[in-house]
Amino acid sequence: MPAASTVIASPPPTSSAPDPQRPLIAPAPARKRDTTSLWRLRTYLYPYGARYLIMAVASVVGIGFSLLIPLLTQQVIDGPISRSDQRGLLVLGVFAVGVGIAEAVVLFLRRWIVSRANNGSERLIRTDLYTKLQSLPMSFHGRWQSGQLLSRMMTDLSIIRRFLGFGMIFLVVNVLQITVVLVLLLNLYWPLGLVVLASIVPVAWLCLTNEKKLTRLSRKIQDEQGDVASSVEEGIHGLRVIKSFGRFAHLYQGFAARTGVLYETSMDRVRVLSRFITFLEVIPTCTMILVLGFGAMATANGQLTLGTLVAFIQLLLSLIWPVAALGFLLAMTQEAMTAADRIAEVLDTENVLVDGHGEIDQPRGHLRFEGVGFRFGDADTDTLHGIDLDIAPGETLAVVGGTGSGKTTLTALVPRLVDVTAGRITLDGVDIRDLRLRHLRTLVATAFEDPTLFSMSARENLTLGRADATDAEIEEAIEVAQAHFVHDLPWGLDTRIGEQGMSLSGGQRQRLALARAVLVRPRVLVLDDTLSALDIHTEALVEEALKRVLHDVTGIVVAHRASTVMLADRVAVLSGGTVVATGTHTELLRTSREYRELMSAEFDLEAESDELRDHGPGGADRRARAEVAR
Ligand SMILES: Nc1ncnc2c1ncn2[C@@H]1O[C@H](COP(=O)(O)OP(=O)(O)OP(=O)(O)O)[C@@H](O)[C@H]1O
Repeated sequence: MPAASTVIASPPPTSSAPDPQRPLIAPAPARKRDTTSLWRLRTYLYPYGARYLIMAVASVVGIGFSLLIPLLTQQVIDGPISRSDQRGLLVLGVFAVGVGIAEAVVLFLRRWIVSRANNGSERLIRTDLYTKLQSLPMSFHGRWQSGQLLSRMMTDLSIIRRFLGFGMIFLVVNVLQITVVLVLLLNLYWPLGLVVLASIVPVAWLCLTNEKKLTRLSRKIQDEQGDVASSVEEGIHGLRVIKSFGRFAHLYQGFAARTGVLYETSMDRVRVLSRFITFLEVIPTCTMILVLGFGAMATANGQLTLGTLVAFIQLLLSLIWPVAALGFLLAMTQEAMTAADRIAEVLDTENVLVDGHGEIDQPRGHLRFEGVGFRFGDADTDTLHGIDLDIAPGETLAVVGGTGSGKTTLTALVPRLVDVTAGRITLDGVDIRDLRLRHLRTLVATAFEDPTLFSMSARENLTLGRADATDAEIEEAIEVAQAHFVHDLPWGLDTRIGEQGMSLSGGQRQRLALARAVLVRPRVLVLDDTLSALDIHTEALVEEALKRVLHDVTGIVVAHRASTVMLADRVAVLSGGTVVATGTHTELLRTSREYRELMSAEFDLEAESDELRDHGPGGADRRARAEVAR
C-alpha cells in the first residue's frame, strides 16, 4: 500500500540540532491525487441526504431571488418611473421588498439546515477513522507519527467539514450564478453579454494554472502541520525527560524550525492565492468599465433602454463576488481534496491483522509455539526465529533473556498485537489466527512493563477488559496486585486518574495494570516484566498472591529477577531471537551457561546487599540480634 510508505518515521536526527527541512514523514508522491478520495466521502452525506437536498434547492431559489431584484429594477425604471405611475411604483416596490425578505428567509434556512448536516457528516467520518486506527496493528502505529494521525483526525476533518458546509455549496452556487447571469446578460443585450462572456476566458485560465500550485502547497502545508503536531505531542509527553536533561532550548529549536518551515510554505500559498484572487477581482472591474462605456454609447444611440442598462450593470455587479470568490473556493476545494487523500491513506491501509471466525467452547489454555518466527516489516533480519514451546494448561513459563533478545516481541504474539511471520501459535490446538480477535483477547490478558492508564476513573481503568466485573472481583484483583492504594485516593475507585495515569507512581501504575489483567480472568496471563517498578517488599507480596492466580491459568512471565522466575514452573532462555534452553530454574543453573550468566548478575546484587547488611553500618548489631534469634 503506497500510502503507508509515505509516513514511515525518519531515522532520529544525528546532528545536535534537528533539521527542520527534514520532514517527519517522507513526501507523498506515491498516491495519485485526484477527486476520487473526496468523491468517496459522499457516502457520509447520505444519512443527511434530505438536508443536503433542501440546501441545494434553497441555494437555487436564493439565486433566483437575488437575480429578480435587477430585473425588477429594469421594470421599475422602464415602467412606472418613465410613465410617472405612482401606483405601479408602489406595487413593484412592495414586490421587491417581498423578494428581499424571501431571499433572507431562504438564506437563513440554508445555513441552519447545512450546519447540522455537515457537522453530522464530520462526526461519521471521524468515528470511522477512529475505529480504523484502533483496528490497525501495532506495526502500523510503529511506523506512523501520532501527530500525523492526530492532524488527520482533527485538522483534515475540519477542512472537509468547512468544504462541505461552505466551499462545496458556494462552488456550485457561484458557478450556477455565473452561468445564469451570463445567460440573462446575453438575453438582455447580447453585444455587451459577449464582452462579459469573453472576460470569463482569463478567469478560467487563471483557475486552471493556479490549481496545480495550490494543490502542491496544500499537501505540503497539511503534512507540515502533522509534523508540528508530532513535535508538540512529543514535547508534551516527553516533558519530564526534557526538563530533567535541561534540553528545552534544543527541542524548542527543532520545534521553532518546523513551525518556521510551515510558516514559509503557508506564506508561499498566501502569495499564490493573493495574486490569483487579485486578478479575479480586477477582471470583473475591467469588464465593468468596458460595459459602462459601451452601454452608455448604446443607450445614447437608443439601442438600449436606461432600465436595461441599469439592470445589466446590477447583474454584472452581482457577478463580482462569485467570480472573486472562485479563487479561495478553488483553494478550499484543493485543501479538501488533499485532506480527503490524507484520510483515505489511513482508511485504505490494509489491515494485515485479519480477524478469524473461530471460538473455543471450553478453553483450557494449552499454548504451543510451533516454529514461530517474527520479522518487523522494515527489518532485514528476523527478531524471532525457530521458536518451539509447549506450555501446558495451568503451567507458568518464565521467559528470560538479555536486553533486546525478543522477550516483549514474543509476548506480543500471543494476544496478536503482531502476527507471527513464520510458524504458528495454537491455543488448545487452534491456530490463534483462526480465532475471533475479540474472543482471543478475552482468553489472553496482558500486563505490560510500561502500563498505560487512561484518563478515566480507577474503576474504569481496572474494568477495561471486563466491564461486568463485580465489586468482589475487583477487590480480589486489587488484593492480588497489592493495589490497595486506590482506596486511599480522594474518591477511592471513582477517582479520575490523570492522562496516562501521570498522577500515580510507576509502581502504582504497574499494580493497577496488573489488577486489570488479572480481573479479566483469562486462560492465558502474559506478564511482561510487570513487577519491575515495585519495591522488594511489595514485589514479594504481589508474587505471593500471583502464585495463586497463576495456579489456575497458563502464564508467560517475562522475568529479569530470580524472584520472578520462581513464580514459574519452567524457564525458557531467549538469546539471539530464539529459545536456547528450557528447564526448571535448578536444571538451567546446572546446564545453561547463558542462564547462569543472566542470573549471576542478580545473585551478585543479592550478595552485595547481604554484604552491606552484615558488614555495613549497624551490621554488628544485626548479626548479634540474628544470633540471639537463632
Ligand atoms: N518496531 C520495531 N521495528 C524494528 N525492530 C524492532 C521494533 N521493536 C523492537 N525491535 C527490535 O526487536 C528486538 C527485540 O526487542 P524486544 O523489545 O522484544 O526485546 P526485549 O527482549 O523485550 O528487550 P528488553 O529486555 O530490553 O525489554 C530488538 O533488537 C529491538 O530493537
